[in-house]
Formats: sequence, structure tokens, C-alpha cells
Amino acid sequence: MADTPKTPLLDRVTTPADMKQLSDDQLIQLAHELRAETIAAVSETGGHLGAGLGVVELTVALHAVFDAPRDKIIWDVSHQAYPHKILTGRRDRIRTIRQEGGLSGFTKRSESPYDCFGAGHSSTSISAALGFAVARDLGGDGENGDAIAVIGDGAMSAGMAFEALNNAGHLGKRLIVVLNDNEMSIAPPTGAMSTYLSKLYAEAPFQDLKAAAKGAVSLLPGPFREGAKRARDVLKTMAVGNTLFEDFGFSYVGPIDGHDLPHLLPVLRTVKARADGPILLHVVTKKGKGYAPAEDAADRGHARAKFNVLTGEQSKAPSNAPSYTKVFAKELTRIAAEDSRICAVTAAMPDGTGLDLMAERYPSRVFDVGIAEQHGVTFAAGLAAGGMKPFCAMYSTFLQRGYDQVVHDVAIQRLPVRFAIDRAGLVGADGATHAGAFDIAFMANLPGMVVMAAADEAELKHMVATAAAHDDGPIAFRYPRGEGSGVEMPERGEVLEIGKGRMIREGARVAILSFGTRLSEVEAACDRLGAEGITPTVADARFAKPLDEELILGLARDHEALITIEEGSVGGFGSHVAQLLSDHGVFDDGLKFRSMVLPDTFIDHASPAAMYEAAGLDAAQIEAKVRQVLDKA
Ligand SMILES: Cc1ncc(C[n+]2csc(CCOP(=O)(O)OP(=O)(O)O)c2C)c(N)n1
Ligand SMILES: CC(=O)[C@@H](O)[C@H](O)COP(=O)(O)O
Ligand SMILES: [Mg+2]
Repeated sequence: MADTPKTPLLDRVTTPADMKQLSDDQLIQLAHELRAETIAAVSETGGHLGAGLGVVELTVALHAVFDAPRDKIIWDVSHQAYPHKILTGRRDRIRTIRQEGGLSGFTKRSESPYDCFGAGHSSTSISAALGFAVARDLGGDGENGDAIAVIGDGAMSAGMAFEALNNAGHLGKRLIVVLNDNEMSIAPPTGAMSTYLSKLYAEAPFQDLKAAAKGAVSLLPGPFREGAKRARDVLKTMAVGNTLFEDFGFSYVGPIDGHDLPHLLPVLRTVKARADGPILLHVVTKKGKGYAPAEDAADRGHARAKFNVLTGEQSKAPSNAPSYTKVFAKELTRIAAEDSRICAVTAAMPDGTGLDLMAERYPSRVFDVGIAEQHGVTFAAGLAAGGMKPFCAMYSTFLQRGYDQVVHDVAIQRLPVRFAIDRAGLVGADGATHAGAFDIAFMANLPGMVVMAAADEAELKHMVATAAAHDDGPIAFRYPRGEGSGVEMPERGEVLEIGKGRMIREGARVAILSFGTRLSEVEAACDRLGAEGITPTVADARFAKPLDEELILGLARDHEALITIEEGSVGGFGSHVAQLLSDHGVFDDGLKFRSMVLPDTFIDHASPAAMYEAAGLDAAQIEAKVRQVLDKA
């Protein structure tokens, strides 16, 4: 693996059509080359590794058997789609993946006709595939292709996947669902569904079937001769019967070894030849397959920084500042030691939210509900109603999925659920699907919801303590991905007064009211302006709801101009401040008001700094805004 991989077959494949010329033996060789190329590419860029390695053979088989882009192959989450990208005309750009201006780390319709449906969030593939199947049958775009959803066992834990199965079973359309079961989510999967899937292949005569299938294929002189008949026999033997999926109206085929192309190819060919309704093919794979440092890692190489291919060692930028996630998790664990009613909920992100730290100490008070944000929020509401103090720790972008539950189950009932909203703002390489752009707007609009944003990691510590102490209704605090700014850390978080901001520096003429971690950029801008004698006042709002009315109205009264800034979309903090000023008739007195928010576009992946520059929210653009309101632009 140290040398540049030799890829004679991969060099011949510029689109999946080129694979139709290859024999089954050559497809096996192609899979080897594709795996080597995937490892080599991700070692140079970083990104999602383990899931892609687990579906190398499946990717080859699907593209060899089906005819994309006429047939629609829909990758759930699509973090496993790197091999698909390599085979579908993007090999020359695969080393740009997740970099500014480069390929997306997920499927994206605007990137390629082979990415027929974009993703990033999980468990959407069956619904989308069913939509394609129905559109096909209604003559939508005149195409007649198959719709194939490839969904992982983790993604299958989500309610949305079952809503789709339920609907698909009822409609009875020809639809192919490939369940890629690697017994892993990002962390080991939890829940009854995971246990059920494991039982399916533990109980099936898996090895025997595998041998039978191999035998059937080896009898064939050529890959296609009598292939359909033989594979049909294989299929007949393999259908297990009485599975949950059959009760949903699907034909169930499997489980089969997803790394065994001589097994996979004839089964897929037969599925293609014979499916006449919804069919679920249960494929068993290994996340990280074929690369020891990934296979041996606890997360099976889910995501990696750039790494050394020989050793698997990752390169990481050195930093002394703690990550926001760790600060949250440590403070919560400290408080949990003092209060046995503190508990926490994660939706399949125990490491990402830091709750694995708390789970080490208090396993019975940390709940991983699977990829089930909707359930997670209502479960937290139930915990709160039952007298516990739940922290619902979710990434901003994934909390979107639980929004009705936030409104209906938490806010309307004024239940004291504490929302720890991680990955708030622009996250970088994961791009638009993962940007935490909307939570300020969608949380602060809810009556009775307290909404805070941490300006730095010390502030976050205070906000965790504040949330723990807040029993009078729901409360949310947001913080970004990555490391803090290295500020001095208090021993323990202080409980903040609800609805009170803080003054950072007193100046004249222009006041900048910051909500969240743009504060450091605001300070940098003011330092530069100070050299020219322009000295804005700076305040940290801390709360978007309730607003610190005294502070804000005072700033408005004492300055010619007021600028708000936040790492969120329009409709958030700035809008609430504008409403307050309007309610108090402040604009009538001639205040110049500017609200700096994310632009009304989805910003493509790049470094967070580059994304904020594109968004117009960096120090230089804050400086320009101050000059502009002072007519000194
Ligand atoms: C709605 C939503 N919640 C959480 C995530 C984060 N996430 C990305 S991949 C993943 C695990 C998916 O597991 P699985 O579907 O089994 O795929 P595998 O990585 O095992 O191939 C999770 C939890 C997400 N993408 N979307
Ligand atoms: C595919 C997916 O949704 C996750 O793997 C996500 O990329 C994790 O993001 P963090 O790296 O911010 O935890
Ligand atoms: Mg999985």
C-alpha cells in the first residue's frame, strides 16, 4: 500500500458503462484497485473512510449490474459514496473532496448526474427511491430505470426509514432496498433493530448459503451463461421468510456477504431480472474493510484527518485550546456528580457530542437513542415531565429533524429540557447539509424558550451550569465545532442571570452587539479600527431570548449606530433585536441599524474561516460595516 497503487483496470473505467466490458474476475480486481485508490485519496484529503471501504464491492456490483444514471442509485447519508464518485467520472477530482472548490463529501445533484439524490443527513434514501419509482411509473421524466436505495443498519434505526418501508410495502412498486449491515453506526449501534438484524444473519445458514452461491457461480464457464437461472436458485435458497421486512410487504433476500462479488453479482442480476415489487436485499459488510488501521479502530475508520497510509497515523493541527464539545461534556459530567437527576440524550452521536465521557461515569443516565432525533427530543420531554433534568445534546443540523417535537412536546408544555446545540454555525468540510445555520431562528421563535450562545469556551461552561439550574421551561445553548480560543477557564461554571448580556468594551458612536463566537472577530476588527481612533462599543448579548432589553436599549440610546452579528440565518438574533427596537420606537429617533447574518444561500464546503469570509462575517467585513455606518467606507 506504500507505493502508488497500480490501477490498470480502474484507469479504464471513466464511467460505469466501461465496467460492462469487464468479466466477473476483472470486477474483483477492479474492487481491489478501487479500495486502494479510496484509501490513497482519503489519506491525502481526510474525510469519511470506513463506510466507503465497506461498500467497495457493493459499489462495483451495483454499477456493474445496473445502468446508472438511468437507474437511480441512492446512497443513504452518502458518506460512503467516495468509491461511487471514483467510478462515476470523478476520479480525477477525488483528491479535492471536501476542500474548497472541490468535490462534496456527499452526493450532490449539481455535481454529477450519477448523484441522483443529495444527502448528508441519514435515513432519507428509501423515501427518495420510492419517489423515483413512483415518478417512473407515472411517466415523470420518461425514463424507465430502477430505483435502488442503499441504506446502512444505523440509518435503518430512524423512524423515517420505517415510514418509507411502510409506504413502499403498501404501494407495491418495483423498488430495491439494499440494507448494508456492518453492525456499526458511527459508534456501535444501539437498540432492538440492531439486535434484530444481527439475529437475522446469526440464525440463517450464512456460510452454507455463501458456499452454495459460490459453487453455483463456479459451475458457470462465463459470467452470464445461464447466470440468471443459477442465481435464481441461489436466491430461492436464501430467502429467509418471516422477517419484519416481509411483514412490511417486501421480498427479503439475504443475508449475503457484501464483500464476496461472486456471490453478490448473480444475486443482483437476478434481483434486476425478477423483482416485481419492493425487495430488500440484506448485505453483510465490514466497515473499514481491507484497511487494518480502520478495521481495528473502535469507529472502524468512520472519519479521518489526513493520515499516513502505512501506519494509519493521522495528522492533526496542534492546539492547546479544548474543544467546545469537551468543555460541554466535562462540565455536564461534573454537574451530574452533584445532581443525580441530570441525564443526557444523544441521537447516535455519543463521541461527537462528548456524551461518551459522561457515559463512562454515569452509564445509566446517558441514552443513545439511535439516529432518532424526533424520538430523542420527545424522550427528553418525557424525562423532564417525569422529574429528571435532561440535556438533549444534538448537532444543530440534526436537531432540525426533531423540530416539531421541540415545539409540540417541549415548548408548548414548557418542559425543562436543556438543548445542548453543538456544531452551531458553519462547520467546514461537511458543507451545507451540516451547517448549523437555522437553530437561533427556529429556537428563539418559540414562546418561553431561553436561547443562549457561547462567545468562548469559558462562557460555554457557564451556560451548561445555567441550563442545569434552569427549571422553569426549556433552555438552549449553542456552540461551534472545534477548538475554543484558549481563554482562561473557570474551575466551574457560574449560573448566569437569565436574559443578561455583558459589556466587553466601552466606546463611542457605534455599538456592536455580538451573539456567539463571532465576538473574537468583532474584537479583531475593533483593534484595527482603534488604530485610526474609531472605537466601537462591544457587548456580548449571551441571550437571544429573552433579550437584555436594558443593555440593548441603552446601546441604542447612546450610539448613532447599532450592529448585531451572529453565526446564523436571517430571522434569528438580529431580527429579535430589530423587533425590540421597533417596539420601542427607537428607529424613529434615527438609529442606524445593521444586522450581520449568514447570507440567504447555502454555502459550499470549505474551511470554516473561508466559509465565514464568503458569508461576510469575518473581521475585515465587520470593520467595513463599521466604516460604512460611519460613512467612512
Ligand atoms: C439525521 C442524522 N443524524 C445523525 C447523523 C450522523 N451520522 C452520519 S453517518 C452515521 C452512522 C450511519 O450508520 P450506518 O447507516 O450504519 O452507516 P455506516 O457508517 O455504518 O456505513 C450517523 C449517526 C446524520 N448524518 N444524520
Ligand atoms: C456523515 C456525518 O454526518 C458525520 O460523520 C459528520 O460528518 C460528523 O461530523 P463531525 O466531524 O463534526 O462530528
Ligand atoms: Mg452501519
